[in-house]
Amino acid sequence: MNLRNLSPGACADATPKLDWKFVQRFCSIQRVLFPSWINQNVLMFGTLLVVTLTEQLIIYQVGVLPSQFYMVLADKDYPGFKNLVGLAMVLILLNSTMKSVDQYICGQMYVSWRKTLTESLHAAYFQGRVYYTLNVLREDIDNPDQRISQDVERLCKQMSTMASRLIVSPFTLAYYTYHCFHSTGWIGPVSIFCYFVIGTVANKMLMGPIVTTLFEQEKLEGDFRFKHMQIRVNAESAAFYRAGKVEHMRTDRRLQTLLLTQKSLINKELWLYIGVNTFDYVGGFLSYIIIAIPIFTGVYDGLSPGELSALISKNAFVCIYLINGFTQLIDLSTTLSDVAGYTHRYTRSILISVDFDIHGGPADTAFILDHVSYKSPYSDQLLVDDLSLKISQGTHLLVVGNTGTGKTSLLRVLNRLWEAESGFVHMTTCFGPRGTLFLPQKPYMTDGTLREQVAFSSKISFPFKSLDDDRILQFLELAGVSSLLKRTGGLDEKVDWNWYDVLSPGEMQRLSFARLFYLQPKYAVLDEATSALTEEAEAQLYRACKQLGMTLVSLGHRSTLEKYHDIQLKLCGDGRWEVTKLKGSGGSLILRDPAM
Ligand SMILES: Nc1ncnc2c1ncn2[C@@H]1O[C@H](COP(=O)(O)OP(=O)(O)OP(=O)(O)O)[C@@H](O)[C@H]1O
Repeated sequence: MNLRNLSPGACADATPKLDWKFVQRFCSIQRVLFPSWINQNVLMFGTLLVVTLTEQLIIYQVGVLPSQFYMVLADKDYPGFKNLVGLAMVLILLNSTMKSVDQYICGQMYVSWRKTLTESLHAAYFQGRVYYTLNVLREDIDNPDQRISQDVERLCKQMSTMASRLIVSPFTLAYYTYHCFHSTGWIGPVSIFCYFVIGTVANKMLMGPIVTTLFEQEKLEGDFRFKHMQIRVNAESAAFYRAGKVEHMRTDRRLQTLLLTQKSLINKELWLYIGVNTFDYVGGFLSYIIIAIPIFTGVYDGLSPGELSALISKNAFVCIYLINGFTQLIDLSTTLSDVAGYTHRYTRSILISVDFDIHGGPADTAFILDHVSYKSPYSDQLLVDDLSLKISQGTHLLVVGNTGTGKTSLLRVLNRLWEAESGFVHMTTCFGPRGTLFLPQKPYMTDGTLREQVAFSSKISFPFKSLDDDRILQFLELAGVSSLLKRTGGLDEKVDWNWYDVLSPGEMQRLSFARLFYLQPKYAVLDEATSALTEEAEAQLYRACKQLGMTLVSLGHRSTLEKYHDIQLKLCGDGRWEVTKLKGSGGSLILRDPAM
């Protein structure tokens, strides 16, 4: 797998700001949400636009009601008053219905956006081995799990709360600017607009530090949750070490760091809230100054007191609503700062990977290593230098060497989890049942039924119930774990336990062999796959593998493993290695061995 776009600078999350990068990332999110013109999300957005516009029309009618009440009350017009009360009731009912529909659509949009964004991230995360690279090799992208599960959720929530206010503001602003101009002349809209510009600049300044701190806080949230997850996953080992006290201290320390950042965020938000609230109240006050100008300059001198109060009430509504339109945009800045923080954590573009190809090669070969050198990440020391060999059918290979000499790393290089420093690694078979299968050092259990554990493969296949029952039962028996059937209550009984918690390491290794027998690959790569089992059990499992026609590549420390293999590759550390034939073997797989 070649990971493109994964250079450490690609993420550039160091200081997330409300800047051009934010705009670019925000736009890329919108492209995911609205990939075409005819799409469920576009449809919802369109419906929301219609609903909010209708809502605004009704709000306008409700807003001018007081001025009409002034008129009918000043004229003591009883029938007019009765009609007005009836109209008011209908408008209020319509208004509340529209508002509820608006909230309902926002809720639906939130779910739909979350689905789209999360699924798009999942598609990238599970492509090739990106999830491995991000979790194990990349240090600059913290807590990918939290970004996918929690940050996307919050981003969608905040965007959906912004949506209905933002979507309608161009229309309301244009409409009320026109009305304001009509009743106060140019002074009204211009002063309101200047006021908005000042407010925006002030808020932009106050929001800057918030985006950075929110990003930091989300990272620390992830670290804190990860610590708890670590304890949950390793509860038993921790209990054996009586690790409660130490872990308590460490977990509290993470909490403290998180809370300190949270406090600093709240402190910074205080200034933003002061700005936003001041803007709100001064805005309400400004409307009266604007209305006062035409009154004091004598524009409305010819009106009766009743007409004048009706006019003041209507003008006040128009001005206040226009100011309110701008104020809402400023208010959105608090939400926008959150959106910016979460947007910077949505970094799908860097999650692109390319799967590696299967190269053509001799039909009886699984891997060809051509002058391969490799080292571990973050280290300059080569683990293996200039290794050339071929892994062919029927020649069983044993890889030995001291702890940390790079045995498992060889498998990582073969599996293309790590790239070799130099040389070429050709995988000439496919991965899976008819090709090569890896049994990692730590057995891999998925969630699901016993059948799903045994029949697990990298391909998505749907339950092949009953068809395979006999084979599965036979291989569970052969691997020595048929007792699991009793515990689960059957092959297809749903279990609510975590397989890692309830199986012993030996049982997990046996179950992995049951899977191997079931899938029957041509080549089985076993990384200390029998380390938790007795030598008799090991012998039985190895014999079964050979009877099923598998060629074995084993890693291990036990000398008892030698008798099942033909060739031994010994890693000696500092890049050195040697290949020897094991007693009684007729295998040949060495292309070039400088040690011989
Ligand atoms: N994800 C990683 N990041 C950085 N270094 C790593 C990583 N995984 C392994 N290493 C380092 O690479 C070196 C080789 O590790 P490897 O797992 O191949 O050892 P090994 O020979 O299989 O050891 P053992 O016999 O204990 O299984 C070790 O020094 C290890 O610390």
